[in-house]
Amino acid sequence: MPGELLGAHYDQCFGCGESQPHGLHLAARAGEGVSVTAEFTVQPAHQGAPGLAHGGVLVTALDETLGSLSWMLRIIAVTGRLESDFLRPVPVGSTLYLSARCTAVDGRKIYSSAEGRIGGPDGPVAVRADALFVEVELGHFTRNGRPEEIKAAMADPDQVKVARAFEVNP
Ligand SMILES: CCCCCCCC/C=C\CCCCCCCC(=O)SCCNC(=O)CCNC(=O)[C@H](O)C(C)(C)COP(=O)(O)OP(=O)(O)OC[C@H]1O[C@@H](n2cnc3c(N)ncnc32)[C@H](O)[C@@H]1OP(=O)(O)O
Repeated sequence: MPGELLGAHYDQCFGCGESQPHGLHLAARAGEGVSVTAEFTVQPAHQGAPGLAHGGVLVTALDETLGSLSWMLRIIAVTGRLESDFLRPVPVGSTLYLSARCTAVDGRKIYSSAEGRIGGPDGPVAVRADALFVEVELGHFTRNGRPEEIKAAMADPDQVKVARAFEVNP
C-alpha cells in the first residue's frame, strides 16, 4: 500500500542494510503505482569536496531507490545502466528526498527514473537518474556471489523470507 515501508532486501546491503555499519540505511516506502520514495541525510563520512556530498554516494542513493522498485514489480533485478545528472551541490547535513518510478517494462528490461530533492519533498531537484535494470534469477547471486556470504544468507531465515518474497508470482 502507498506509504508502507518496503524493508531491506539484504541486511548487509550498503544502500539499505540495517546491519551494515558503513551503509546509507535507506528505507524506501511504496508510492502510488510502481513508484517509491526514500530519504537520505548526508553524513560527514559522505563528503567529496569539503562540506559537500560525494557524487558517487548520491548515485548510490539513487541506484538503491531505483532498485527497490523491484519489490513493487515482484521481481529480482540488477542495475544494467545508470545515467545521472548532478544539478545542485548537496551539503553535509541536508536530507535528500528521493523518489523513483518505473517508466516501462520490456521483457527482462525495466526502465526507471529517479530524482533527489533538497529542502523538502517539493524542493529543487539536486540529482536525477535514468536507469535500465535487468531481471535476473536467484542463481545470479548464488553463482556469482562469494560463498561465505551466500552460505550465511541461505542460513538466515529472514534472508530466505526475502528471497521467497521476490519469487511470488503475481
Ligand atoms: C537465499 C540467498 C539469496 C540472496 C539474494 C536475495 C535477494 C536479492 C534481491 C535483490 C538484489 C538487488 C540488489 C540491488 C542493489 C542495487 C542495485 C545494484 O547496484 S545491482 C549491482 C550492479 N549491477 C550488476 O552487478 C549487474 C552486472 N551485470 C550483469 O550481471 C549482466 O550484464 C546483466 C544481468 C545486467 C545482463 O546480462 P544477461 O546476460 O543476463 O542479459 P543480456 O542479454 O546481456 O541483457 C538483457 C537485455 O538487457 C540489455 N542490456 C543489458 N545491459 C545493458 C546496458 N548496460 N545498456 C543497455 N542495455 C543493456 C541487453 O541488450 C538485452 O536487451 P535485449 O533483450 O536484447 O533487448
